[in-house]
Amino acid sequence: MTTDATAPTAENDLLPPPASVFVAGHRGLVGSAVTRRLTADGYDVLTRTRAELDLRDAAATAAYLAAARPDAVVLAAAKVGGIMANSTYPVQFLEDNLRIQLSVIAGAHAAGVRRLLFLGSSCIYPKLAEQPIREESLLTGELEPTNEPYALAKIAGIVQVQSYRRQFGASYVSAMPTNLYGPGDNFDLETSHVLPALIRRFHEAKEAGAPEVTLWGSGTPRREFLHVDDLASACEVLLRHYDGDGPVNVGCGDDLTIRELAETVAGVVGYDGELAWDMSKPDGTPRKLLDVSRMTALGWKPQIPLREGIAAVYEEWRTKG
Ligand SMILES: NC(=O)C1=CN([C@@H]2O[C@H](COP(=O)(O)OP(=O)(O)OC[C@H]3O[C@@H](n4cnc5c(N)ncnc54)[C@H](OP(=O)(O)O)[C@@H]3O)[C@@H](O)[C@H]2O)C=CC1
Ligand SMILES: C[C@H]1O[C@H](OP(=O)(O)OP(=O)(O)OC[C@H]2O[C@@H](n3cnc4c(=O)[nH]c(N)nc43)[C@H](O)[C@@H]2O)[C@@H](O)[C@@H](O)C1=O
Repeated sequence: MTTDATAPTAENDLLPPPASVFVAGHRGLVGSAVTRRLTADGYDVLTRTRAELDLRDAAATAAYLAAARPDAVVLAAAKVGGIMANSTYPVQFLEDNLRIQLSVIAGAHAAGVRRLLFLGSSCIYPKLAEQPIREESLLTGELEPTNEPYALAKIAGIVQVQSYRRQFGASYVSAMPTNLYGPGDNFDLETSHVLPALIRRFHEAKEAGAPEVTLWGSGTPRREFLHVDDLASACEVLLRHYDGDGPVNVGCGDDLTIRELAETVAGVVGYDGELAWDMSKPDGTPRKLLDVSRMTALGWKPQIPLREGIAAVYEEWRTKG
């Protein structure tokens, strides 16, 4: 069995297809990409909509998992949003995520689910962590205030996974993705992450012939962006070949400033007006570039260059809405 980040082989495959996998949050950005990937590779993917199963309901979640008895669970259901959503709804970001994690991880263990992959986020690391951020920097410093409730819920999820490993020998693991983007993202300007917001702002400004687009903060924070299809392939690698105690960072290994991102998105969209910066809006953490050596040691590497990925997402959103 693979106990740490070593290159995968057919012999150490912990979850070969056609195993059954419950993807919690299958309609979301990450869950839909994981569903596409696992289905394409021959897995039996099980899903439930939120209307069918509210994952905050521990009894209903336990009952579903006991009846379905999947071989594995990917926990991609969560209350998720950009910097403003995190700042505006701290109660939901803390409580929904704690409740979903408690329901799904405990319910999976009670149902005898063999493998589980919990998805956290790079915001779990200290605001001023040494860059690139290694998994070992968890809990070594203060968190970024704009998303502290969300980060604390995610840290609790990591510790919950580790506790099931230590107390019951469960083969459960955690992944910490960097900022993600891809098809089906949230383009609502109040709650979205920066990348879909920029696509929408520049597109609408171009359509309206607006001379200037105003963005949030100073433009100086640095962020790393990974296409969600690359994350989905990392999730499959982790399910099949990783059984270590620590979380695994998943990122592309490169970052850029928000201003540079804005220039890239404006180029893709074909907007050539001016940029203005609304300094009353928060910058958030100054930088969070992940050290991805644990993930790349498993033989994974990202495939989708940023500009190409943005162009595909823009085309998809423009044509399908
Ligand atoms: N997006 C990003 O940039 C990043 C995301 N991540 C992590 O990836 C995971 C998935 O995020 P992402 O796909 O972006 O988020 P989305 O908001 O796109 O998807 C979340 C999914 O969870 C479902 N969900 C939320 N609450 C409940 C509930 N109470 N019961 C049942 N289902 C529920 C939603 O259902 P419905 O469709 O009904 O709303 C939705 O399908 C999260 O754990 C997040 O922390 C990590 C780093 C970056
Ligand atoms: C994935 C990650 O996502 C969040 O952290 P974040 O990276 O700070 O979030 P963001 O994508 O919203 O912003 C990135 C940067 O971009 C700037 N910015 C400019 N203009 C717009 C704009 O129009 N919209 C948004 N949203 N941001 C803008 C913004 O001011 C900030 O400096 C957390 O929820 C956290 O919990 C988390 O895990």
